[in-house]
Amino acid sequence: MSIAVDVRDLVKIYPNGVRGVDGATFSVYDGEIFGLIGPNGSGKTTTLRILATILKPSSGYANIYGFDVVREPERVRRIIGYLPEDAGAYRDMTGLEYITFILGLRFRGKELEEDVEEAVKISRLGRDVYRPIRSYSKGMKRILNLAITLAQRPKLYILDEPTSGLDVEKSIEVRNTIASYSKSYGATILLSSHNMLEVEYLCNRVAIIYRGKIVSEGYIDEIKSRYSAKNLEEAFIYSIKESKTSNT
Ligand SMILES: Nc1ncnc2c1ncn2[C@@H]1O[C@H](COP(=O)(O)OP(=O)(O)OP(=O)(O)O)[C@@H](O)[C@H]1O
Repeated sequence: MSIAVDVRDLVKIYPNGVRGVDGATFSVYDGEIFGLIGPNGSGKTTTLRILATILKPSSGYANIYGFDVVREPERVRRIIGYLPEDAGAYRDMTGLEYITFILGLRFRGKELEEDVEEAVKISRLGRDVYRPIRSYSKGMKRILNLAITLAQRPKLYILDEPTSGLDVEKSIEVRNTIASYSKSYGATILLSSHNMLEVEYLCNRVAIIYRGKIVSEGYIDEIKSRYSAKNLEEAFIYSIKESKTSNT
């Protein structure tokens, strides 16, 4: 299996001295849906921001389809679609204007038209795409940003908590959309989540990150049997406990 994302000994020390990531190592294979899971403050967003070339690591190495995120950020940006945890949107634009504006930064002509149409379809906003974003709910804005990210059809999607702030029905819709994108286009997806049910449903492999380090990585069934756990949530708790004990 070829490797899409290769992260080795990645460290990020913020200016205040906090170690956002502290030696993380994991790989994502081409075509898979990979979940990065961990408690609050464990380093998920920091890792994804480094991969999205928004943050520079302090040391270590990360590469996406052979391109180094520090030395070749332009090449990396061309092959990824990134959904930030806290993606905002211009309040005074309509949903459609915003979709066209963001996709227009990357595409032109016929390709842009097709991608805008695709994003509108994914967003399922219907006639609401003609309304200003200031009138959208949090969930509508989240889905708008996700639709724009998905419509770009990059080689790798980096989705930071794609269903955060969404109700159950919308979360299911988003999960199904992500799953069908992965299936139809063979896209590689790296996502972070707190929702173990979601991760079990969507991902084939996961890495559990705790205090900036990967404490477990593998196929979900493998991780469950490693901890004799009934489900991923239980395996997650056991792996964190084990890591706490081995560090004391
Ligand atoms: N800009 C920053 N400056 C200083 N410290 C930061 C900054 N961003 C994050 N951190 C710290 O780095 C650590 C990892 O944070 P990060 O946001 O990557 O975790 P996370 O796993 O995504 O958390 P959550 O699940 O709560 O979103 C935390 O201790 C956090 O306080």
